[in-house]
Amino acid sequence: MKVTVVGAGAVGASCAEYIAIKNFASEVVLVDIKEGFAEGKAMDLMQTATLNGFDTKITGRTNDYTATANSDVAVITSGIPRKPGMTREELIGINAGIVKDVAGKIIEHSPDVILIVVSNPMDTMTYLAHKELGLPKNRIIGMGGALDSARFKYRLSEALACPASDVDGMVIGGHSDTGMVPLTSLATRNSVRVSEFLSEERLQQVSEDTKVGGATLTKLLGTSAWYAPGAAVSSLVQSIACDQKKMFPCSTYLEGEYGLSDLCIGVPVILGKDGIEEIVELNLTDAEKNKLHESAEAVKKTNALLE
Ligand SMILES: NC(=O)c1ccc[n+]([C@@H]2O[C@H](COP(=O)([O-])OP(=O)(O)OC[C@H]3O[C@@H](n4cnc5c(N)ncnc54)[C@H](O)[C@@H]3O)[C@@H](O)[C@H]2O)c1
Ligand SMILES: O=C(O)C[C@H](O)C(=O)O
Repeated sequence: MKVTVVGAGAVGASCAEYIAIKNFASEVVLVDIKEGFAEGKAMDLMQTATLNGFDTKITGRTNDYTATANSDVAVITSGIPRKPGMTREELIGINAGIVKDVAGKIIEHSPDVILIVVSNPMDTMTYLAHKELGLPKNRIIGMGGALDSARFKYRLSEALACPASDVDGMVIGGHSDTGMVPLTSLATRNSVRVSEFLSEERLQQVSEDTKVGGATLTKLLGTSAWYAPGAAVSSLVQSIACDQKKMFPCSTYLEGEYGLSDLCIGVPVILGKDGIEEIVELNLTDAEKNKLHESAEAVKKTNALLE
């Protein structure tokens, strides 16, 4: 399994590190536009191989895609991150050009690749890749929901004062400060609905904290987060590489599912060797359905800015 990660910055390097530590890929190629940067990150990461016990070979290249040829999976993290006070949508002007350029170069060298888009605004960048590349929809995946769900479970475990591993839950919808839809009605603690333990008011607070999870970290860090994003991407890559058929909420092109079409937005999917092997349609409450549709409207407004 060969994986390309474009953008050797905070998220790209963290993603490469988690992929290597999980030890399922033979090769990771990091590419960045900044001279020597990917080479340096790759060398630094390779010097952790004996310490962390992995065999994955990590190499770095400056704006050279020949070494990425015949990748099975490619991850796009290239682009600018937001600063405190900004929304993800404000990044569209710069990141759309970068994502379009990079996606074309990846496909040129790896025509059969499965693409994971991370750069923000992620749902719109995934839609852009879909429109530009014309690949089958199972091969273009936007990463956002896996991260948002991890943050939701973290917030739930805080509220429940229990380990996060006891909690299950999912966030669907757009990957934005207002568009996420944490599915509190389906969240459980060891199979018991969390509403058995938490008041409606507390659950509302958990949802709000989840939705602004990225903004909260951006304010604390001065730039956006990278550990959980990198770990989330590595989990998607692993599910594809090892044909695990795990379910994650991912941004995918919808054609009528959930009553939505012609956009990419987060819904649960099964990830295996063919990428998105199935879109799972959940029985949502009317309130959740309405929130998903409102979120879709907002994503479509951002998509319209691509014109
Ligand atoms: N979808 C998500 O859940 C999620 C999570 C975290 C970050 N992000 C997004 O990921 C992106 C990267 O974030 P980061 O924190 O790693 O930023 P960063 O600035 O640390 O890294 C971005 C890297 O991209 C490189 N780059 C820029 N243009 C390029 C090009 N044309 N070709 C190759 N490389 C190029 C830069 O040199 C830089 O090293 C941002 O847009 C951020 O908003 C998304
Ligand atoms: O918050 C951001 O801008 C980065 C990313 O989308 C995140 O959720 O961490």
